[in-house]
Amino acid sequence: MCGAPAFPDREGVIEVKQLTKRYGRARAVDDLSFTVQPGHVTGFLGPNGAGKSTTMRLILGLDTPTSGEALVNGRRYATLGRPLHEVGALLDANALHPARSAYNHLLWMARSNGIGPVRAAEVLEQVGLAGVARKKAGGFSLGMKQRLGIAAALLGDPGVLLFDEPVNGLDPDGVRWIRDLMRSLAAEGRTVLLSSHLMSEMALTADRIVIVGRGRLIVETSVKDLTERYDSLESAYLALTAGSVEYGAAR
Ligand SMILES: Nc1ncnc2c1ncn2[C@@H]1O[C@H](COP(=O)(O)OP(=O)(O)OP(=O)(O)O)[C@@H](O)[C@H]1O
Repeated sequence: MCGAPAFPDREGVIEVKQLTKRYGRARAVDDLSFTVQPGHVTGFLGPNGAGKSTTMRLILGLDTPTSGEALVNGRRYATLGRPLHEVGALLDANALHPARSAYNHLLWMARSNGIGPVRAAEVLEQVGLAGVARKKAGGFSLGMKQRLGIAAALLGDPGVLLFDEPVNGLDPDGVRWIRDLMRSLAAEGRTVLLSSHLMSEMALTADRIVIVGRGRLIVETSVKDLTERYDSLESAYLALTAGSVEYGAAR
């Protein structure tokens, strides 16, 4: 986390404002508004196809909104001066060059963002991949690729972090590691937006929750609020999304 913030009162804040993304006639994201604050792990929940990944892509400037806007630190991603230092993200663990080693993958990212090689080694150590730093990333298991993606997200020491289903493919040790990492990043004052379908894990990791369905906001609240009103986060989620499941199996 470095540099003088352009909007000090919005530092670390993700603002999604009346965001809509249409693909043809389908609305992947539909007039969606919510705010993610620093110092918390915010769980981003919703059924398959609810628009979570699309929203994250829009926040990261990887896609253009049909209308509305998504801001980080008060600015659109495309206008951030040193993006990797402000926002880190893991969206797709397979988005890497298979023939490149883990270290070279990070080095390539670091170089293009003015980050030194020592930092690449540091984040590999942090995610537990130092021992396989010189191995080709294409041969990594899904869990190892997730760890490499997390290392890439941490590379610029950003204050805002987005993780799309980082727990997928991780063994129980890795799942606990992710939980501790997310919580410690938030405890350092960073903003953590985390999507996952694992409700029991989310209940242990997040303290804020945003639930979406069919591209629209269902609820934006604390985990405490939901677990006081329902038996568990899972019960809350199932009750609140009951009318928004598009791809449920017949029962
Ligand atoms: N590039 C695209 N072109 C067309 N439709 C798309 C595109 N990207 C996403 N969609 C559609 O937008 C909707 C939202 O998809 P998205 O991947 O954002 O949902 P999600 O909540 O992340 O789902 P999951 O939990 O299954 O990962 C889906 O109906 C999807 O098919």
